[in-house]
Amino acid sequence: MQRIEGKTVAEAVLATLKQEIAAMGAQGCTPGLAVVLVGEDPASQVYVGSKVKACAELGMYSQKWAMPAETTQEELIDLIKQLNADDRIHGILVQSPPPAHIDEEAVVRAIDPRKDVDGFHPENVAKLVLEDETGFVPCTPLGCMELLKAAGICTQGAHAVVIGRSMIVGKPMANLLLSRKANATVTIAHSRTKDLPAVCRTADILIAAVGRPEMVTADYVKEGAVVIDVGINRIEDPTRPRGYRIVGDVDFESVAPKCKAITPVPGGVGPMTIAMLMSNTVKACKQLAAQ
Ligand SMILES: NC(=O)C1=CN([C@@H]2O[C@H](COP(=O)(O)OP(=O)(O)OC[C@H]3O[C@@H](n4cnc5c(N)ncnc54)[C@H](OP(=O)(O)O)[C@@H]3O)[C@@H](O)[C@H]2O)C=CC1
Ligand SMILES: Nc1nc(=O)c2c([nH]1)NC[C@@H]1CN(c3ccc(C(=O)N[C@@H](CCC(=O)O)C(=O)O)cc3)C=[N+]21
Repeated sequence: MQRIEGKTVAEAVLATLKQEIAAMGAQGCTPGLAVVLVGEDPASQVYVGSKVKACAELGMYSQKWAMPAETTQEELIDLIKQLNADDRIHGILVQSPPPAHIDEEAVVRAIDPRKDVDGFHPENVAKLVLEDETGFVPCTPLGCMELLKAAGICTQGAHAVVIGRSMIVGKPMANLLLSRKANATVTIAHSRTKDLPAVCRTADILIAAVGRPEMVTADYVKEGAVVIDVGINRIEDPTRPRGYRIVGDVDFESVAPKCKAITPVPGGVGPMTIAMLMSNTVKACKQLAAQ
């Protein structure tokens, strides 16, 4: 069994980006990212903090906008318009999900698609499906593809099963695996899928993006399969100083012995998401500078 160390792969990606950013800075072009958080969700605050920290470590410019939970949709869209017009900002990320009174789709559509480093704008969704590489691909599935590559996993002709069909992970993941670069045969499973364990057992590559702690157990996994665990779930753990610990959607202990390769949580897909966000912001900066 090969443990795919996302943290190590992410560090290598960041080291390469850091050099590139220094060279861009010397030419008078420093990539800038704006991260917007509405409300006080503690997990979101942690993620937003790590995104801003990553920018600082790479020598990128960043802005952090922490808005109160009562922020109206109009106020949020006004901020986005301001960021769209700000030449120091090349990437705009609005932490998902926003509070219930805000229409996330309307907010995403307000972002200039050239600055949509999350890849959530319909124009970028279309470019992903069209395999137009000028678009932005959502960071988490992009990170999963990089992990497969770094681990030497061949996707060509493999059967990939993706559990989950969200716009942030499942659907873009399936599109990337299906692309003419990866050429996997793709099955997308979700909460209405009949006999999920049986479907998953047919997978050479199994991607779990469900949001249910340790749901994927050994009986979901074929001997020799590759398992990518996207899940980030907080579960209570009184033995930890913080009172909780993070687990994935995969029961690592029972599944790992059957796998050819598997990602851990934490230290797997999560750090790659941050690295891909930095990479997308550098790409946005270059593309905007060329215009
Ligand atoms: N590592 C990272 O960087 C990131 C991690 N995540 C994590 O990934 C996980 C998924 O996130 P996200 O896609 O946003 O979540 P969503 O809740 O948006 O989507 C979950 C998907 O799983 C499906 N599902 C739910 N329950 C079951 C079940 N019992 N059997 C089969 N399918 C099921 C849902 O089906 P249906 O469509 O039918 O409702 C849905 O398609 C979460 O743990 C999240 O925290 C998310 C983003 C980034
Ligand atoms: N617009 C938007 N874009 C996102 O990319 C986005 C979002 N909204 N909403 C929430 C999810 C979640 N997400 C994570 C990023 C990094 C880790 C991460 O770095 N995890 C570490 C540490 C986990 C911990 O200790 O908390 C790890 O897995 O090792 C996790 C989760 C990005 N998301």
